[in-house]
Amino acid sequence: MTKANMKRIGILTSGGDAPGMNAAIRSVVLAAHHYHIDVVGFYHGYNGLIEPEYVQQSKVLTLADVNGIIHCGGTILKSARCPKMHTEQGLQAAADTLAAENIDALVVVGGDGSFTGLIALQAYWQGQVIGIPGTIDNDLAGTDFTIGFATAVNTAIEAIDKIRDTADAFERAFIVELMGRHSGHITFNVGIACAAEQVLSFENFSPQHATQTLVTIAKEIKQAQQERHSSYIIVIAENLWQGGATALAQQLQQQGIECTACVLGHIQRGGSPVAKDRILATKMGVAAVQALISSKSNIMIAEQHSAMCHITLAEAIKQGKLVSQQLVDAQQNILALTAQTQC
Ligand SMILES: Nc1ncnc2c1ncn2[C@@H]1O[C@H](COP(=O)(O)OP(=O)(O)O)[C@@H](O)[C@H]1O
Ligand SMILES: O=P(O)(O)OC[C@H]1O[C@](O)(COP(=O)(O)O)[C@@H](O)[C@@H]1O
Repeated sequence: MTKANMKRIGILTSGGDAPGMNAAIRSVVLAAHHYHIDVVGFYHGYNGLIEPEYVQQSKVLTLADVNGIIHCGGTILKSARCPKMHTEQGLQAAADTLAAENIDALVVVGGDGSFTGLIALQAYWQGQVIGIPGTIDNDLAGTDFTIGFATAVNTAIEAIDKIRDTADAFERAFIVELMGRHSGHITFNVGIACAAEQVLSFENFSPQHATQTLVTIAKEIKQAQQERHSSYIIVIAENLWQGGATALAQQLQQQGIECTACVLGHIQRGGSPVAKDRILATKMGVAAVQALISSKSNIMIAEQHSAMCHITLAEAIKQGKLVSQQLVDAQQNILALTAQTQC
């Protein structure tokens, strides 16, 4: 497909919403408008291609539709998980909608699940497909950052800075549970930025060491409270400790430690995107339209060392991107209170 014969792009947002998705939609619409291409917005993730009541809502997005949205969290197209995409009938229905709407190319802003869906869709539909990485988890390979990660980290930092104030006042231990599904990017980066005394994540903890970890942490907290009269903050990744932050807090309380659990949860997904996410999303939206015009398909738009590039969808989802070993080592061996007290 070239600029001359590309007429209509479809766009949807899928999976967990991420701050900056609106900036990406806006950018795709503005870039497409520049090249005289229509953009049809589909609502509620892949449901917008499958469920008749949502298919009906689809519409050509005008410049007015994307005016004044760059600073808004969430997504004007709504997002959703769509179990029907896992079925042949669902994929065929999605393909039929795209054909009926005369869509030449589909842009999906989402995470690894959404891109797995995009790969599957290609067996049923011949149009071009492009992914824009939008997930707070930052777990897509081949791109330095995903849209939404920077904002989620900042949101968590602001919350934990406030927790630190009250923790200091009471010389109390807090366990703060952070999102990331099965990846530790948010937990590690937030832990370092908040000077957490302990970071517990997939990269540095395995459940078989839970008992030993509990003993070490309990000892450290007692020391922090009795000898230094200080607070103690543990950031912990969700889905890591059996029973989560609440169970860990209870286990520490059973050892006589005053300890409070706080699950930050979906607060991390909301809010106005920070500058970094707005700019990343805008660059990626323009790059997606330009890639489509140059006949690219089956790729994710990525950023590496501040430059836009293309990664195959298969590569992007092949192996979740790992947290930098440098960051993990620094936290474990130098910054964590355990490492400090060993000196
Ligand atoms: N294996 C798959 N085949 C087809 N579609 C999929 C597949 N995995 C995920 N999807 C689609 O992508 C949607 C979003 O995936 P999910 O993993 O929930 O979020 P994310 O894209 O943020 O990782 C799913 O609800 C489903 O519609
Ligand atoms: O809002 P839900 O459906 O409970 O999903 C929660 C999950 O979504 C996320 O916020 C974002 O994950 P995805 O971008 O992969 O959808 C995860 O960090 C979290 O585990």
